[in-house]
Amino acid sequence: MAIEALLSPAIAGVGAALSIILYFVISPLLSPLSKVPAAHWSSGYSPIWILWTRWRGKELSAVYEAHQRLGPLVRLGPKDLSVACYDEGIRKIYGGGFDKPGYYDFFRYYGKTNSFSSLSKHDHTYHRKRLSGVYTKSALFESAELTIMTRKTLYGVFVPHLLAKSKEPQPTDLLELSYSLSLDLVTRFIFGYASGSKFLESPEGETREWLEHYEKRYCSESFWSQELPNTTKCLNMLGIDLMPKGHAESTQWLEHWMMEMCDQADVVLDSAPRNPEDTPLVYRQVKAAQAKLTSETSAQQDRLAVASELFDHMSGAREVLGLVLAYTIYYISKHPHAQDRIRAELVSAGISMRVPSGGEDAEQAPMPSPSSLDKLPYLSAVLKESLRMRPNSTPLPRVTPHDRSVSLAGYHDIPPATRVNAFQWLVHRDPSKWQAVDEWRPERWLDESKREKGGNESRLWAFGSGPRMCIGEHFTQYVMRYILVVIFTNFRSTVVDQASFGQHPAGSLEDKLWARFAPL
Ligand code: HEM
Repeated sequence: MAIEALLSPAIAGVGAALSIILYFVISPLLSPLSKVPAAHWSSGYSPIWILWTRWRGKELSAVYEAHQRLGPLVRLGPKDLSVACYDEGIRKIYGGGFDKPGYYDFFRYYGKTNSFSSLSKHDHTYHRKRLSGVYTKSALFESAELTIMTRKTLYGVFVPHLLAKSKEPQPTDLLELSYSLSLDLVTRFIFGYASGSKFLESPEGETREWLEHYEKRYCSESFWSQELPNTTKCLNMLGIDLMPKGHAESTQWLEHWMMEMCDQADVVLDSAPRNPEDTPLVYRQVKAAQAKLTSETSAQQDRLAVASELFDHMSGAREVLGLVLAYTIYYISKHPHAQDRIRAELVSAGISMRVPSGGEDAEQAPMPSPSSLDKLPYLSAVLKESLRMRPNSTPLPRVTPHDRSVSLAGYHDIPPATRVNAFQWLVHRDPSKWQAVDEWRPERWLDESKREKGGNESRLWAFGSGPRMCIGEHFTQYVMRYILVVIFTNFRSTVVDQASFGQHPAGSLEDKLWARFAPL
């Protein structure tokens, strides 16, 4: 009896230990995900390896290497997959039906959700509805207000700015130039010419200050709230903040800066008559749509919801448009034959954006129609190739539907609520689908029939796809074409220090992307 009494706790202990072993060791082997090749030996058992890799900012290179070794679907953590194929992966994941995880809460502003940070399909439809029509290609091409804003910004401010830069002994920092121009154009379209930002005209220190706040807002410690949102929220409730000191201040600073533009746009809307280019086209639309959708809530809540949506568009100007534009100018500057070819194409199409020498009467220079720029094959190829080389490098995670299992890249029964992600950066650089992946070759887009080995697999996916596809795609195409044409019909540019960046994703203030501009 005494022995039995002694043994029974021991037996219970062994039983408990076995259950734990069975749960942690055997159950991952029984999961349908066990068939998916693991990027790391521990990926099936624990998320620690991928969290550690993300924390160190090494996810892109680790996942790239894993796909090269293991194929188009790899397991990063127990319920965490990476996909690198289009038809059997990206098309299904991003085509609708896969919601977003808590990762995107980080992109709420003023405490409010916007289209980008809305998680469920239902919530997304509600937020995106407010933008209906304002960014479509036809709305942009027909907008007289946008034509005037673009003309005034490019001829009245940008060309004189570049002329001044061309006379300075030091080269031009392309990132700062591009961020300033992109922010000015996007905020002017949103809030009107008079109420938008004026970075190109302001002293350099002001732009730098803004960019530094931006970098602090999107600092690397955002890892915590993106990757471990629930843990981070619990710690916050206990008064523990994992973000660095400047993060909250910079968020507030930027939100305040943005709200001032909303207030300024309200003043313009309330006062008539006005210059057509001062019309806050996007702000007016989103504000009116918000008021219709939520007549129950307070005006202050509506105001914050509108500002949150527009903050995200402004962020698109810095985060993606600004970055891609800087690299596009850099690539063209590095390839003199590309500059000559752009000029030759413009001459043969009878298009000119030539400013009288010396820059006087710049605003009287000819303004081609957006549709004429849209039809230029070589310029289009330059844009596509730059977007291929320099798309966003951040993850765009989704979760598999909660009510059913799915098949991806030939693997079946992928369980509900599994995180799945595809990196644009990787699919655009997959050597099995693209030739000379690290070389900037616009020519590859000129004859799409014999373009690449991969067919649909080697399509451009820079703006995403499906119902959450980028709302700013046509605006980006519109302004980038005008910017490139105005630069390369008036200047010749050369790069400074060819080795200043590699093939890694970049764009921080420390990166050196410099060029010299000389008037033609
Ligand atoms: C080179 C320029 C740009 C690129 C490559 C780009 C890329 C993208 C991508 C890939 C997405 C999809 C994200 C996802 O699936 O979760 C996206 C969403 C979005 N982009 Fe852009 N973007 C660019 C410029 C812009 C600009 C200039 C704006 C604002 C005017 C903008 C506004 C948005 C918005 C609002 C969303 C969220 C759409 C939604 O979830 O419904 N983007 N962008």
